[in-house]
Amino acid sequence: MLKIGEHIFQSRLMLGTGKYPSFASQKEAVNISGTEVLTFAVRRMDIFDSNEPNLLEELDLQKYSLLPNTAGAKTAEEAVRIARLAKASELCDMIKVEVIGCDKTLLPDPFETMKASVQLLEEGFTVLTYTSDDVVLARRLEEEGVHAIMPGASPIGSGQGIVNPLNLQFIIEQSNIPVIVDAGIGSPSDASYAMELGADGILLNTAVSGAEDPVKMAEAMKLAIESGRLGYEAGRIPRKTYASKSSPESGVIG
Ligand SMILES: CC(=O)[C@@H](O)[C@H](O)COP(=O)(O)O
Repeated sequence: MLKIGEHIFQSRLMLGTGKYPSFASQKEAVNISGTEVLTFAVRRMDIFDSNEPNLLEELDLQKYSLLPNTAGAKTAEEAVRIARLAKASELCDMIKVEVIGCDKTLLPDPFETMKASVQLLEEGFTVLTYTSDDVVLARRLEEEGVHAIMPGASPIGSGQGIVNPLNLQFIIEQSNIPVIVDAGIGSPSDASYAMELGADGILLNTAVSGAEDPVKMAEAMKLAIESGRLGYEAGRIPRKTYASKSSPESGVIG
């Protein structure tokens, strides 16, 4: 079970809705992934105009919690404006704060991200903040009261997987709020690894929408996240430098 603010989810996978080859594959991938949370860029949709193209039009939105995100914002002010727009449409009280500080890497601007998160908390949003894997920033965001931290595994859309597992581990260890690894996941093993490290969930988009078979990949991600979580809960064996025999040397019959 994953609890973010007042929201409770059984699935630990959050899925992006953009860049699918077709509405049909988007619908099927979303369905088979078992996700309960769909994120979308408010700026890419005219949520008030039913005549405009709607990325979510093929989905049964009653079945999902919507997580609007502030993608496209480069300042706190822009992010806050986008979030208010999402709230006015009464889609959900959750907001993924995403304030990009660099066009080439799409890495978040830590100062503007913090500013936007604080403002939106004051306005009563359930705030999930996309951040870099900076350990101190993650702690400061938690201290401010955000409801979940979303550290990137690697740059958005890069599919590079977890480039700094140690930072991720530090963030997970110190956090008392959910840690959702967001961005850069390329394969099921990346997702599983993040979950084995103790992440509470994964948000991903490109790895599924850009796969040769998005539907198969969505299912693979679902299974990988479940498997990684189980492995984490089971507790892995410690790493040793040298070998130790697998068979017991005493108390053996025969
Ligand atoms: C959809 C969304 O919110 C993305 O900005 C998110 O960060 C996912 O990144 P990937 O496409 O790398 O999975």
